Amino acid sequence: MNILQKQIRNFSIIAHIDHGKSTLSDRLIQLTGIVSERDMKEQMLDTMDIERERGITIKSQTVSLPYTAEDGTEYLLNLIDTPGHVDFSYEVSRALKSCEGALIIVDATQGVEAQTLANLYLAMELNLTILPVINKIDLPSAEVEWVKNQIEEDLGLDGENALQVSAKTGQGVDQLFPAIVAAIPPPTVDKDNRFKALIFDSNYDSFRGTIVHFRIFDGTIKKGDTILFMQNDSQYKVEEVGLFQIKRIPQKSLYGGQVGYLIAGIKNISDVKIGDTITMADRPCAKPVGGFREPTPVVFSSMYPVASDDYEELTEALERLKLNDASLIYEKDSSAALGFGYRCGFLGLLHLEVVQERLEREYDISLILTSPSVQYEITTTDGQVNIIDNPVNYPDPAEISKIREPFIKATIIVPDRYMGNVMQVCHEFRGVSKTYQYLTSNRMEMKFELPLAEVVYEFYDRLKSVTQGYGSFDYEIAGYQETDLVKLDFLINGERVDALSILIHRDKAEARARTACKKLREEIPRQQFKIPIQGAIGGKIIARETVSAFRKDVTAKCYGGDISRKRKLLEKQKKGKKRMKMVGSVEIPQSAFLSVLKSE
Ligand SMILES: Nc1nc2c(ncn2[C@@H]2O[C@H](COP(=O)(O)OP(=O)(O)OP(=O)(O)O)[C@@H](O)[C@H]2O)c(=O)[nH]1
Repeated sequence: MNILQKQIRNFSIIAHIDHGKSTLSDRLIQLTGIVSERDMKEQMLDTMDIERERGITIKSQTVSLPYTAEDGTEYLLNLIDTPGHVDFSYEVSRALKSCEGALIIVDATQGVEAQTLANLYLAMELNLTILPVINKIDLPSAEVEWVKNQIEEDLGLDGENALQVSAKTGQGVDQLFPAIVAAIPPPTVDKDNRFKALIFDSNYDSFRGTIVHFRIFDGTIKKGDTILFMQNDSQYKVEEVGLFQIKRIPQKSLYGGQVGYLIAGIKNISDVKIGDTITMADRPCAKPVGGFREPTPVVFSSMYPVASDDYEELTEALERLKLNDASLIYEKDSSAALGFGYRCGFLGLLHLEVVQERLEREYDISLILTSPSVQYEITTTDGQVNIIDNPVNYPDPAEISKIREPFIKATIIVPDRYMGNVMQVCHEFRGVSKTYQYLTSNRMEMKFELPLAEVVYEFYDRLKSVTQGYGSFDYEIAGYQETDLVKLDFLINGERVDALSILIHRDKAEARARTACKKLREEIPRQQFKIPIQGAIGGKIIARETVSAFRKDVTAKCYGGDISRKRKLLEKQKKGKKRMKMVGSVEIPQSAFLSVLKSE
């Protein structure tokens, strides 16, 4: 297909989580017929297990959709799918930078939510043409007029002419292609004629190495070219370029305005940075596309294999995972209680959970995680400033002169009847109310400043529950503020278990210590002696529980000489032990470590 630049449209679909982006993308792909019905199902099966189970998009997928208009003109519509969760908003902005337009999806039963607005602002900053689409009109509870109104008032877009679709039944979806072609402008290219492309994503293929996904802003690229990654100055020879049509479709060359992939024998995904600019080594462009930023982890936690002999496997699994997830960072760590492990940095709690689940599921390693922490800025009495995210590195309190913690600016959108509840929850999580305003007669936008550590720790779940799921939330990092931090330790049978220590605000320490001790008591099985469990700040015990003594002899039942039965029982017990950690003289199950991560 010989497609001219004016026959190309590059667009994204943006929406609040669960408003139906992925379903709509699938429907659009299906309409073009680039995959057969059978492959369509297979493709769905191919996507990451966790994405399907949780119904969220983690990695963005790009696809070039061929479309023939009524007048016979052929178009190539490049759809760049974006993740919907706040943890992954950096990927959204990179994807948007590769587009001229965006469909903004609003669920007809939920209306405009916090991330609808946040994503809209991102798209507006980049001057994209925005087409509002009302989805889920098949549902009996759909309130199309109400949503039209919100699109006008909250988003400042044309609500009256918003397209109305059901991504589920397919109703109205066929209007989208003509609307995209008519409203979204074709890509413009710089007229420098020097190759310039923006990397908006990458993935790893075990046969071909890293696959770079990019949008070309100027020039052409073909097999054999030597490209230069501007950020880290590395050069590679191009082996293949092409388009995505679920499968990779190799092309002779790609040119300005197009979205596609390249393969260049790149062995490590971390050489390829999302947001970096690619140019030609012999004729580099003058300036990068711009706006490059390294994704910065905000939550840190240590991971230890439950069975110490799984350490090698964990190392290998992390290396492999990193190939597909460049935002994951990790370094060696060790704990007196748990042995060798890794300290990892994540974009947010959801990212942490996804990594943990993938390690356990895809690599079959059971893990113990330490309580997630943010980075604190600690000034010691000798004037040194240290950034600390691991309780192990917390200095002697006598040497601390000042501690600051990261804050966020949160935007919460709720029906006004929940305003009181939201205020209360924010207060509970040490938040300060900044402003609030009515968006419509009964929906409010509330702004707060909250400590990031609190948001990491269950804030979102609480917000959802007190607003019965109607509250939506978005945030940005907003600098450091002074705080009163303490290190809370746990002692089991008199021995401090370093992997259980947490950094916490003084006002919250006692309550947290009590719940954690209680949970540990429930999770630690009785042993032949009494086990005290204590929570302590410095030398001061602030909570205490006891596991009473009990003698467990699994083979006691097997009187007589049935040796095989005895052996079976012992085997079973051994398996159970694989999930236990010996700390001093006490056996602690994996579940005990995990139970203290949450307060309820
Ligand atoms: N009834 C109905 N359900 C829909 C429609 N579109 C999507 N859904 C359902 O809404 C849920 C969320 O849809 P997704 O497509 O996964 O939403 P998403 O916006 O892609 O979510 P993320 O990828 O997590 O951002 C799924 O259970 C879909 O089956 C629709 O038009 N009608």
